[in-house]
Amino acid sequence: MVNMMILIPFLLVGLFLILRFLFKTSLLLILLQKFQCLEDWLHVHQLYRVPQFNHLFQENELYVKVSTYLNSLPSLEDSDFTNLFTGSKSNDILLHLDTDQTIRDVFLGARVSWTLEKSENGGARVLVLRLRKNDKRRILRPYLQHILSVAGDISQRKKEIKLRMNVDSPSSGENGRWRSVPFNLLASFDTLVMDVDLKNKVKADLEMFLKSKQFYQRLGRVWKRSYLLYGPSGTGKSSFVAAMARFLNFDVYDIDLSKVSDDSDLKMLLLQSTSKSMIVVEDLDRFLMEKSKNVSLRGILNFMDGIVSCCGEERVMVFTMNSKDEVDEALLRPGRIDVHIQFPLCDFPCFKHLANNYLGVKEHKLFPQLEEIFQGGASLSPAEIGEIMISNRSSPTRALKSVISAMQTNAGAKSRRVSGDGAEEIGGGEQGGLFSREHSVRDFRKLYGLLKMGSRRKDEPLDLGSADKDGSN
Ligand SMILES: Nc1ncnc2c1ncn2[C@@H]1O[C@H](COP(=O)(O)OP(=O)(O)OP(=O)(O)O)[C@@H](O)[C@H]1O
Ligand SMILES: [Mg+2]
Repeated sequence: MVNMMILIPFLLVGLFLILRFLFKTSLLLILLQKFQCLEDWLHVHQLYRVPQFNHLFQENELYVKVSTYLNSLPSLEDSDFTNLFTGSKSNDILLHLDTDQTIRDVFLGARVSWTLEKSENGGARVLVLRLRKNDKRRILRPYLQHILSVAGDISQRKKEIKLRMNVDSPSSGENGRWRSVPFNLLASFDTLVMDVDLKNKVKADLEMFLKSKQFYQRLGRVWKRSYLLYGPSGTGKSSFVAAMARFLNFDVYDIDLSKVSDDSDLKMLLLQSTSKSMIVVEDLDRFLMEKSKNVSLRGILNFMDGIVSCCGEERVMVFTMNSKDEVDEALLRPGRIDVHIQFPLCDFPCFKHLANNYLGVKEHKLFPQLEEIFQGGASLSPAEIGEIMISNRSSPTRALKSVISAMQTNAGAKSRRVSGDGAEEIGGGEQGGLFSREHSVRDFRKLYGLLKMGSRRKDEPLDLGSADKDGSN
């Protein structure tokens, strides 16, 4: 008994030292690797080679995609050695598989390995996939599909967003063709001053849309989603389009309807657009009100539906309007527009947010006076307030005084809002910008529909910010 009492502490210390030794060294890892080698040795393997070039010395796209996939694997980061490169952005560090390096991957429980080899005839490389013969039937095809899909997502994230515009140059015969320029997107959801809940709901809606390929396929529906952004001028609709494009990393096809020669030209433009893109038509209400126009309402309706017949792949359509009151109901019907988002004029919380962003002012002695003016119903657009603040940014007090006088001289604003401003719609005569409590509560109730989108009838449009005139929502 006494011997045992002496022995136990020794055993515990011994055990502790052994464990410490094992964890401090790589002995366990080495043993595991040896065991895996032994296990591999007991199986028959099959090799698949993915050469960098085909027999015509054209680059093999599969090679590029597999490389992209392998270079993104966490096992590359954990491997004994690898190459490091800078990326296109100065602070990007990229990992690249080295020649003769092998990395492992696991797919559906099967272990596979990839080795980058130099081909016999010189500089070209070959990626060699090694997998167990037993697993081949089960995993080879889905594994390659998985690689293509992951590589596609990675390239999509890395790509530079393009803005494409239809040009009107009949003399050069280019009418109906897209001209493309890099889209240096400055606006993002972070820079836009609007209700945080609303922003999050839109982001969630877009994310859900991106993940819903199978859902749309199962329903036999085209994978597209249409948004209507409406509200007075300068409330951030175009900035929101840019923020959406940046969030989705989609190219933007900005259609200028005045440069479209006729209905079939409009259809043609759509046919020439690519998948993973946003089709944007700005100021649609204004265009529809024009007396002489080349494109008819029917042409526009067909264009909105045309996506159904022409383009099966993911597309987001965005239409902007100052007001949807005068617009033909057919245009807004469920299925043509899925989500309605209202952009109201600035209310006091929105103003405070802008003052903080533009002037770095969180509190100010003029704020109570400004709050009173906002409560009195006067309002300006975020663009108007932003401009005043930018031109007076050296003196916050002057900037705030300028906002006050602009709002006071804008006493007619109320009537202006009644005719076209959604804020009036929301507040039932009271100020009701994106930040107002009443608006928030109503918005939240409407947005709640988004959370339950799965259970919504597919054809029901979603109104993310519009007024609820009869209050029945
Ligand atoms: N909600 C906002 N948050 C931050 N800045 C805004 C907001 N709304 C507008 N702005 C500023 O005002 C400028 C004009 O906005 P934008 O062009 O997006 O408005 P719009 O609603 O498209 O106007 P219009 O109907 O005249 O085309 C933007 O460059 C942006 O800096
Ligand atoms: Mg605009």
